[in-house]
Amino acid sequence: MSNTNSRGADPGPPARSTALTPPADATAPVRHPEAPAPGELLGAHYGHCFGCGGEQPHGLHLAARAEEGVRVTAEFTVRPAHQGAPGLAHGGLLATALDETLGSLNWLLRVIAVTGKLETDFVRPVPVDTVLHLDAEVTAVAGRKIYSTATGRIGGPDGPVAVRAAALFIEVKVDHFIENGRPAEIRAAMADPDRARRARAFEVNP
Ligand SMILES: CCCCCCCC/C=C\CCCCCCCC(=O)SCCNC(=O)CCNC(=O)[C@H](O)C(C)(C)COP(=O)(O)OP(=O)(O)OC[C@H]1O[C@@H](n2cnc3c(N)ncnc32)[C@H](O)[C@@H]1OP(=O)(O)O
Repeated sequence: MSNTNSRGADPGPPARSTALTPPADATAPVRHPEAPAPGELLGAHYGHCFGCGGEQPHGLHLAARAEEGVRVTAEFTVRPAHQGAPGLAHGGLLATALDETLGSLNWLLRVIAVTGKLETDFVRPVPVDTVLHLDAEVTAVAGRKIYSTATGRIGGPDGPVAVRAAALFIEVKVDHFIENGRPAEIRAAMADPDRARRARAFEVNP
């Protein structure tokens, strides 16, 4: 099959939204001096998080690991509950795994940030029981904007790319969650001394 579109023209490289291209004044990301050491698991940012929470029975239970620089890796096993088409992972679920892995990068910067934009390329179908090897890194920072990319490979950490993503995370204050979250969950989170201390540590010790 030739690499041409319906008009016969070469479609060129895959498109990426211009919002995901760092501006000219963007700088290289700086790993926080107290970031977890390479090889260390980052731990869940919230027990009930669908992506990483240990107390979330429906969740993906992703455990991201710090690498050198501002980079993390994680493995995600596709379960029967994650199907879209028969025997294949749902694309939105794979996007969630990418989002969570990309989000965990902010622990290495010691910045609280939320996803502003997430672009996903689905390159190969991912069958149930496959281990998706995720690898994400921050590529640039511009003010509150954090630019990052990720890949998910199958068949091993050096296997073929099945999914890839580019993202823009936006730095926020902890107030973002306090002002926008549901009071019951906020109160429960605040009552957990570990979680509240951890969240506050980001603000007083940036
Ligand atoms: C004690 C209590 C315990 C709390 C514990 C907390 C600790 C938790 C730790 C860590 C949690 C991390 C959780 C990760 C979970 C996985 C990741 C997710 O799924 S996150 C959920 C999905 N995302 C959202 O819900 C965002 C919803 N959107 C918003 O809230 C706003 O739109 C927000 C904050 C993203 C931006 O709003 P603005 O008013 O603050 O800022 P503006 O001025 O609009 O944007 C700033 C810059 O960013 C650009 N920007 C913003 N959104 C953009 C977009 N979608 N595309 C392109 N550019 C965008 C703008 O153009 C602007 O750029 P220019 O400075 O002018 O150059």
